[in-house]
Amino acid sequence: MIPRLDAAAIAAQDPATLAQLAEAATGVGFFTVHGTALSGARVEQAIETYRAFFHLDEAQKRAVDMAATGANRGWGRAGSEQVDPQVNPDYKQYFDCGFQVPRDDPRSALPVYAPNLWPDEPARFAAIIGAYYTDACAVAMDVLRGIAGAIGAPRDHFDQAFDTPMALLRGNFYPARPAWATDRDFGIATHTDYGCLTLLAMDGSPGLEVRTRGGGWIPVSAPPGEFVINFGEMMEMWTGGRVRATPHRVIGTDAERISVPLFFNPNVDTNVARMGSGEEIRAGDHLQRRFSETYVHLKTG
Ligand SMILES: O=C(O)CCC(=O)C(=O)O
Ligand SMILES: [Fe+2]
Repeated sequence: MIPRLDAAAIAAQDPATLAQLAEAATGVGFFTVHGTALSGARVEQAIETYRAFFHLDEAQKRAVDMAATGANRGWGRAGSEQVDPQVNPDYKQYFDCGFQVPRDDPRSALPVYAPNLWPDEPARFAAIIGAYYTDACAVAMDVLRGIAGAIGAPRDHFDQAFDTPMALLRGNFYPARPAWATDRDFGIATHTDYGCLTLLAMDGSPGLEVRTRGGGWIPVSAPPGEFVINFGEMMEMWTGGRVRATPHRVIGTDAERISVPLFFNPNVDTNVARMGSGEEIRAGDHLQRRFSETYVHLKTG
């Protein structure tokens, strides 16, 4: 149901692999990829680094609480994001970091390129997570080049739109599902991702569920070193609905779980309206609108 693809075959533009990629992108909207430049050991290191941070006392995490800022860099406490307005805010905690534009670049004033907030502890957090961010962006770009091939576009079709990406790396921390949780409480409620492509690493434990076209839910998981890939709203708009942004959720289990999505969003000024439509949807506007709908501290309406 969810295709399992080899990164080397994608890079080599293997026709059978590109066909599977195209089918996944336009069908279920999810696939997994293995054999990338990011090893299982690197993913485990990132997961354990996030785990050490989330296990700190609340008071320590508060020093990097994004709620004290007008942006989304740093720690998000439980209940600080509501991805589905029909249900309660999610019970997960998370930590977000993003692309750093040079300080003399006027775009550095935009919230979508806000400076990162790094905790002092655990040791080497910024170095480990920062390096993971850089390498994950390269892996995501390689997959996008494969997708360009799969939809019949030149391999470098997406490159220019991602030279200053509004890419956001998140560590999601799901504690055991709380005893007080009702059917309106989720680790992360049903949502579609906002951007183009999500490169999701996880610790191999179950939790993620993907909605099928028929309305059912299928579990998806991958061990460290294998990534779950899905597409977001901007990609769906850009391709006129050919590539699907598929809804997904985590209800949660009685075990703690960590996942690490890289939301690979394009440059702020990318036009993500359907190609050739003559319309304009600025990627930065779409992303900022979705942020202000879902982060409780940024909610405007
Ligand atoms: O934890 C997961 O597996 C999925 C997380 C997710 O969907 C998200 O952060 O957007
Ligand atoms: Fe998601």
